[in-house]
Amino acid sequence: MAKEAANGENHSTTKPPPNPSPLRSAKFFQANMRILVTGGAGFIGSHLVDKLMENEKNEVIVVDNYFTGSKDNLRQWIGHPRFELIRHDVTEPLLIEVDQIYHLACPASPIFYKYNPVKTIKTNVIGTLNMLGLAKRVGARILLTSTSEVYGDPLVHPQDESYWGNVNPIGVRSCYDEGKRVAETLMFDYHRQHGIEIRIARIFNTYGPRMNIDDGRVVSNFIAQAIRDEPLTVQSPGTQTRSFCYVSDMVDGLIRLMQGNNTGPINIGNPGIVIPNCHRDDHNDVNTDLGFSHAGEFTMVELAENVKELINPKVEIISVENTPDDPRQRKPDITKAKELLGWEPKIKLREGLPLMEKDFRKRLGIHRTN
Ligand SMILES: NC(=O)c1ccc[n+]([C@@H]2O[C@H](COP(=O)([O-])OP(=O)(O)OC[C@H]3O[C@@H](n4cnc5c(N)ncnc54)[C@H](O)[C@@H]3O)[C@@H](O)[C@H]2O)c1
Ligand SMILES: O=C(O)[C@H]1O[C@H](OP(=O)(O)OP(=O)(O)OC[C@H]2O[C@@H](n3ccc(=O)[nH]c3=O)[C@H](O)[C@@H]2O)[C@H](O)[C@@H](O)[C@@H]1O
Repeated sequence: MAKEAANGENHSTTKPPPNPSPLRSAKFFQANMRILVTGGAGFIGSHLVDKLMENEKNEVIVVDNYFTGSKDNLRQWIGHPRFELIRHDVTEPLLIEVDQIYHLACPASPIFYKYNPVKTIKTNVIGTLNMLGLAKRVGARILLTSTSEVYGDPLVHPQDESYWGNVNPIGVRSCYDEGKRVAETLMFDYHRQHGIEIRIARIFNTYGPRMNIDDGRVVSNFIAQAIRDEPLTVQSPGTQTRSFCYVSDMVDGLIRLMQGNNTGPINIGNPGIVIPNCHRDDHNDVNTDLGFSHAGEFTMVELAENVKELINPKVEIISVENTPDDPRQRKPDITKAKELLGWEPKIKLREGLPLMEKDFRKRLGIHRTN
């Protein structure tokens, strides 16, 4: 019971929610839902903006400091009457009028979040505090993009939302992992204390077009390396696993979560099709011959082999040193997302990789020759 409450299943508020902005029911506004997307110039944020802009009732405001994002990701919307772009750092307060807040601002690739760890934790803690303050002032609903990294190097597999995680509080990844854990705590404290309408998504590894080419995350690294005829760098031991979600599925899940009635936290990720007797309970016993037919959880060696097969059969796969505290296994249990949001991913890795290859080739100016 105590554990349930702490996981947000059984939340009670001490205050009624603040009145939502009158814009939500305004009759004479061309757009009657004003939506803020922090980090909207980044990878997931810009795809989310594309989807939100499809609805003519939405007015979208992006706030970004361009640390890892780019105006280029939003170029089709710049100048649009329902779109506004603000250069702003979320560690500073923001005073605007909005009805919904998708709070994504935070560097997400380990290379970038470890680059300035103090800034990363400030972004997660002070940035989230500022966005909650904004939500409280204007009565907006706020969604936080948390992460599967709150489970750390998980001892439970696959991970469901009731698992409290196994996180190193003082390691080089802690600025991000612990930062997101505090961000989740702040969300629930504002919810309980001030009645703020909150939503928490725990996102699992997401990939797709518009990732930074030199982002440093594994799918973008392998695709860029394969296109450039460079060896695919598998960080040792190569048996560590991840489950990869295509970005359009992710955006669909985030919007459903925002629009639904459940606070979360809810895992959003792609565990693949569950095949009986295909568990990876013991990460030392990984079968690298399972190919694409298994349950959607890939070792990094398998991922490299599949990128090689699909994009550049001549490329070499090499083993390189890993970084500390790399989680050894990761796969979402998405039962809650299925039941509460009616959501499940549609795009398999084999379908998503070529879509990303196409985007990377265009940006790199390297055409396929075979
Ligand atoms: N992509 C994934 O696999 C994944 C997995 C789990 C969680 N997430 C979360 O989703 C969100 C988006 O991730 P992404 O993959 O699109 O990363 P991204 O790096 O492409 O986007 C992050 C955006 O936030 C902006 N930003 C960073 N710090 C900021 C600050 N202080 N003020 C204002 N803007 C700031 C960046 O410039 C960038 O545009 C992040 O919160 C991340 O933690 C992503
Ligand atoms: O989904 C999540 O919750 C988190 O996933 C990622 O963190 P991580 O899984 O470490 O992502 P990558 O940097 O892409 O690494 C995945 C695996 O690939 C390996 N890797 C990475 C890069 C590379 O060139 N080669 C390689 O083998 C890493 O060692 C790791 O085991 C994201 O970077 C986080 O933003 C996100 O919150």
